[in-house]
Amino acid sequence: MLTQTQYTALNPHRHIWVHACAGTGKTFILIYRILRLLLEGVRPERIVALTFTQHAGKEMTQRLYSLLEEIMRSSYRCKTVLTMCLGGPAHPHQISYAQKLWSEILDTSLNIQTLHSFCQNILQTFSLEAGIIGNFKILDENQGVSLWNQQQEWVCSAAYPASVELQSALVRLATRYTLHQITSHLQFLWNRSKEVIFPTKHPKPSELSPPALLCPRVLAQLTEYLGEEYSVSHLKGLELSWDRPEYRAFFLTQKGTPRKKLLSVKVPEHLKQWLEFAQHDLKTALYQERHIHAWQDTQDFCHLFSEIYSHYHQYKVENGFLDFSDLIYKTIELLEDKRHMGWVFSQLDRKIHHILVDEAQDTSPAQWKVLELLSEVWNGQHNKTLFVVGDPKQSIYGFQGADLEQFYEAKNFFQSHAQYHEIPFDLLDLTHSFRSYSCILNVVNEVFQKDTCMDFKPHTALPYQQGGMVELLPILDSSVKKSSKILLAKLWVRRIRQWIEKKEILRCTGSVIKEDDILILMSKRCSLYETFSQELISQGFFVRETCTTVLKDTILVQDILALIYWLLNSYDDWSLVHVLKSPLFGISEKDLLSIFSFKSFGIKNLWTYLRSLQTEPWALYVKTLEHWKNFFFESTPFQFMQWWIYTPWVQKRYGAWPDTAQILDKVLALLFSFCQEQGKGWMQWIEMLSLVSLTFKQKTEKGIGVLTIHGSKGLQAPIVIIPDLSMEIRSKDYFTYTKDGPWKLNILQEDEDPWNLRHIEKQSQEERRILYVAMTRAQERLYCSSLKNSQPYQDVKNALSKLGKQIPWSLDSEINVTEPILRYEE
Ligand SMILES: Nc1ncnc2c1ncn2[C@@H]1O[C@H](COP(=O)(O)OP(=O)(O)OP(=O)(O)O)[C@@H](O)[C@H]1O
Repeated sequence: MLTQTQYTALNPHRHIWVHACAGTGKTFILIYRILRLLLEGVRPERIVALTFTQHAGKEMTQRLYSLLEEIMRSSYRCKTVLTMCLGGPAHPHQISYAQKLWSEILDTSLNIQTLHSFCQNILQTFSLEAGIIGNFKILDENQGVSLWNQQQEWVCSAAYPASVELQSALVRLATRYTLHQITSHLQFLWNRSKEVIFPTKHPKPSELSPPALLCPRVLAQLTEYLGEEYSVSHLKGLELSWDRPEYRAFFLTQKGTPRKKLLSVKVPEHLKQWLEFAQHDLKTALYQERHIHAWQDTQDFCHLFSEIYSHYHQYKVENGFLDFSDLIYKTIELLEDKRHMGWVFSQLDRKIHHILVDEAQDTSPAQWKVLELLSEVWNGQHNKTLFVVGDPKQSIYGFQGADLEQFYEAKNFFQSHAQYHEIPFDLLDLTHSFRSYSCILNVVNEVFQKDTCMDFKPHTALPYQQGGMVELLPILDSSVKKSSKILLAKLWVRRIRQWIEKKEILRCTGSVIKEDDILILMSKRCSLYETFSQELISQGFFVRETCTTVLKDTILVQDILALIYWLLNSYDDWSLVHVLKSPLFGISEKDLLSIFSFKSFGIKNLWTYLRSLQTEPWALYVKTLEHWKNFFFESTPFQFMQWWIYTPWVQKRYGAWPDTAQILDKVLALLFSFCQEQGKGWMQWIEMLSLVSLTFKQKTEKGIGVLTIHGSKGLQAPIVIIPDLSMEIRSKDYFTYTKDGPWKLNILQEDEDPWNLRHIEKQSQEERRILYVAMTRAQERLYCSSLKNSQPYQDVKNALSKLGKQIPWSLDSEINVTEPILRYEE
């Protein structure tokens, strides 16, 4: 059943903007809206669904395909899905049309893609108008970074003697920064190079006015007053120049902050004031000095950056490459170019009728610009719709350029655009969670409802999901033998063991607690993360682990490649032998030898010989291979692979293999992005796969998940443990920038600097959202603890003090705690 708001979100005649809380079915309704559009007769190729990652795109495609497949296979399922989707019983013609959609989509293919792939398609179609070569190649993220590093190395070594200015900039930077700092700052500039305007010349700060030496008369009076002995040991530095460490040490602490008390003995007021003046003068001079250094560093970094960037750019142009940000920015240029606007817009207008955007909170300003320009294309036509779904509370990718302010600005833009053209536009809020039980949602409501920056609306649980539990442990006293991290890990692992041994039943799964039901979430991969993983493994638990593997080296990919080689060329005996020996057919060496005598019968190749065999199992194998061959030539690479992977034959033979699902997922994701480039076939794909050392994180699916909160996005588990609520993700960016006025580089790190303050404020808001994502992964039970006191710890504690009750500490007699456990359950 859909909720009323979910149903409204499917209306195919309205622009819809959905703010959806965690677990309220964002992806679910997006898929149902596509179905609804298809049922309305919209051609699949006129629908564009944009996702944030390739993984999300592939996931969405698969969910839609399986829904359509279910509809095709079962009339009962077809009727229920259609009734839900249309809000009433479907007409017989709608039912028969729906049952044909699966094969229809296989033929035409849907545009579910990332915004980058989408822009790539536009640029390929209008390469002439965009002023780029038609067969441009894409520099993916890794290739982009390695090209940037190459050019940087070139500029810093081979090229720099050519320019004295550049050489001096490098020398100056090398005296003040480590190589790692220089490289990472330059890379930061490169990442931001399209959005930030780097002024070539920053206004030079005024010359330094050094503070005058402390007046000798004052010094003499001080010495006289304090006595020779005290003065020699305490006032020595004051005779020196202001830039000497001894002088500075008198006025400043080791951290460089002004000393609150300059002398340990009382002196007459006028002498005290003289010293305070001198301290103030020194502080001003140091501030000026820092500005001058910062100015010089900014100049030097920008100089070095622009030199590397011009080499990088030249290389891309000469070799026909576009990097990921080029795809977005070149599309913006194309859509804004008045010379071709009429033609480009008329073509796009014909092609795109409905745009759906998922995870909109993670969209960057430039990506929004593309979407805004596309809506201009439609120029207020009522049969075109935009559907955007996002959760501002889950915007946690600021470090990748996502900008929440832009999310709200985009909403206002589309709303006023719709109003202007008198197009129906609905702003919807989804607050009914299909995931979490009421206790968890009540605590989430308590913790976040006062967060003005969160735009928070109270979450509601479904009637059948009342109950659940939230628990908070008091902060452990680490004065005991072991460090608190180890204590915490041991404590939680012991509790997990008890839950499993006691065979406690979970309501949401209806069965006893298993390792797979548990997620342990941390803000980042840190020592606590390692401590937990090690403790779990040492206690004999399975941990969902990740390791890096080269995709093309996996046996499964080798088997797939052999099959494709053979499908492309039936006379390729070696590939056919590989396929026959693989788990797909599992033929032994001995059996192979027996058929390999075919040449003695005057038959030229193995495939012709196999087809002449009438006996089993050969006849069945030939039939299967022929079936694959037929589909292979009828479909696109992505269609074929997606079909082949899910054939019962393949599932049965590889299903039980470890990591099969991840490897096949990765292969599909690669094909998915690859197939966005029109006109590319199997050979190019095979070439790409064998050339590039694509690695992937191999995960073991079974066991307790120890994950970063970013890595847990979109996931859920019956039991979630957040062992350290005092999470801190804040990093002190050396460069900050502002959008107020022109973008510019701010290299100064003064705490009182408004840019810096704003940056810190943004980061602390992101920390709140990370906490939100973590808490809302839980379905039935949420457990929290903390290594130290912090705002999130206090917030959860206040919520539980209000809603729950106190339970005396009984978990470990060795650990000293002064406060009880707080527990809320219904
Ligand atoms: N109307 C519905 N009827 C039944 N199940 C639903 C409905 N809406 C959503 N769900 C289920 O609720 C769960 C959460 O849905 P989904 O993953 O789409 O949520 P989400 O909002 O995308 O989550 P997140 O915020 O974590 O990304 C899924 O198992 C989904 O199938």
